[in-house]
Order: sequence, then structure tokens, then C-alpha cells
Amino acid sequence: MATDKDAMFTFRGYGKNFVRVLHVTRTGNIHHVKELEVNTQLSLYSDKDYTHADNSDIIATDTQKNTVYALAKQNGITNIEEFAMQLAEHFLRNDSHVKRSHIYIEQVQWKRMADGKHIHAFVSCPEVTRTCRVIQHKNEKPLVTSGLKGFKIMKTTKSSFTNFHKDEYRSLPDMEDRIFCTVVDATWTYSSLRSLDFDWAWNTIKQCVEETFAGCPKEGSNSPSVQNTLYLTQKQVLAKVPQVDEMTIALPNVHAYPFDFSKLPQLNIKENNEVFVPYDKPSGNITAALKRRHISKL
Ligand SMILES: O=c1[nH]c(=O)c2[nH]c(=O)[nH]c2[nH]1
Repeated sequence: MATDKDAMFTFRGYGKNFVRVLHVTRTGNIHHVKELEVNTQLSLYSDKDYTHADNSDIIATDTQKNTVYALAKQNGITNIEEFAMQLAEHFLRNDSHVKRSHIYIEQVQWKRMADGKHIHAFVSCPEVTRTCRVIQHKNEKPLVTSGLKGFKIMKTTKSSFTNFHKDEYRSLPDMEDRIFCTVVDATWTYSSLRSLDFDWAWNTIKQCVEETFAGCPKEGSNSPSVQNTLYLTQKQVLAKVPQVDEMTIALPNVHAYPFDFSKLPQLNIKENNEVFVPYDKPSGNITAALKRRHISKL
């Protein structure tokens, strides 16, 4: 990447962010909707656009935006992974001077009204955002990373945190029973895309996250720490979705501590396990990436 004798680029890329698309498919009178926000980024072989103000190779970010709408119209949107791969491939195939395509898509969810039965009326369901990142280099296969983010979940018991390290700075007591609240941010890569049903994979992984966190509805499941719950989630995902090669999860520990009624001695409140103060800052930041040891044979 020679630039001049004093400096060189270590990265270049440009594209359009936050391209919003609402896509409606009609099967007779039954309508299906998908709402996406698409981010495109292209890296070219030449750097003359940056260094010599030569714009002749630039695929304008406006053109990239139009391409998103055109491909949505021409190909439809089966799921965000397929759509991102089509976009990445399109720029590489159509424009020989493109070296690398990078497409990142977020999908917000709409659910059918009337308990999922309405044929054309929907309710916004911001409970969780589905994400997908596709990076593809010229003449190479796409690297697909799917994910979910913003999935805020909480349980009011069966979470403890005890026997942790003691030193002169520790003030937190052992907690046998606490509130566990987190906002799940997870991404995963696939070792094989062959006959992979991306919707099935995403739904299965979301279910793993929920089930590991919550346990069965009548009993729940014990969490001895956020770290352990995170690891058990990853293990369950690797067991249930054989195409997943590596999974990264971030589970912030969004603390909620009992209000300290000792500050109000006149109320003579001795016990409190009902009134909590949620704190969004600071939050614990617990994260790990778990990768399969053996390459999948799929
Ligand atoms: O599950 C937890 N893990 C920690 O590392 C930690 N640290 C902390 O203050 N509370 C908790 N809880």
C-alpha cells in the first residue's frame, strides 16, 4: 500500500451508513415485512482517490445506497445474511477495481398483530436486533458473522455471586440471591455455509441464550456468576448449531441493588428484598469468545 515515502495507509474504505429499507413481500393477501438498516463499505485497489483527488474509481456512496434498494427490488430479501452476501458479491463482481466489500446489516423486528395471526398488520418489536456482517475479498469466500444485540433480560432470583477474590479493596459481600439483568450482545461465525438455514440458526441461538439464562419456566436455573452463564450459553450454541465455529458474547452485568433503608432509620425498615435501584452505569463487562477446537467436517 505505497502512499508516499513518509507514510502509508494501513486501511481505507468508504460507503454509506444507515440505509433504511422496508421490504414488503405479498403472498396473495398475506404480507411479510423486513426492516433493515444497511451499512456498505468498499475498499479499492488504488488509493489515487485519497492521495491525488482522482475520483474516477469512486463508486459514490450515493450509488452504493441506490444499489441496496435496487438489489432489494431485484432479488427480494430472504434474510439479512443472504442479502448482505448478494451485496458484497455484487460490488466485487460488477467493479473489478473493488478489492474488498464489507456489508453490515441490522434488522429490527416486526411481529404480526392478533397473536401472530394478522395477515398485514404488525407491531414493532424492539426486544432484540438481528445483525449480520459480511466481509469478502476479491476471489475469496465471504466471511459471515451473524449476531443479536440489545436483548435486555432479567431474572429476580437464582443468581448468586460468592467466594470471589478478597483483597483490601473488596467491599461487595457474597451474594446468595441477587437480581441478574443483562443486555446480550452476541456474534458468531460459521465454518460452513453449505445448506445453512440462517433463520433456523438465529432462532436456535436466541433460544439457547434464553434457555441458559432462564432455565425452565417453573424451576429456572442457577447462575453462580455471569461468567459461567456466558460460557454455558456458548457451549449450548456449539452443541446445537454444528456450523457455528466461534461465538463471542458480551454480557454486561446491569446492577440493581436493594435500596438502603438504613438511611431512613425513622421508618424502622429492617429487611428489604423488594425495592431496588437499577444502575445503568457503571455496569460489569463480562465477555468471552469460544471457538470449536476441531474444524467442523460439514
Ligand atoms: O457474576 C459476576 N461476575 C463478576 O465478575 C462480578 N463482579 C461484580 O462486582 N459482580 C459480579 N458478578
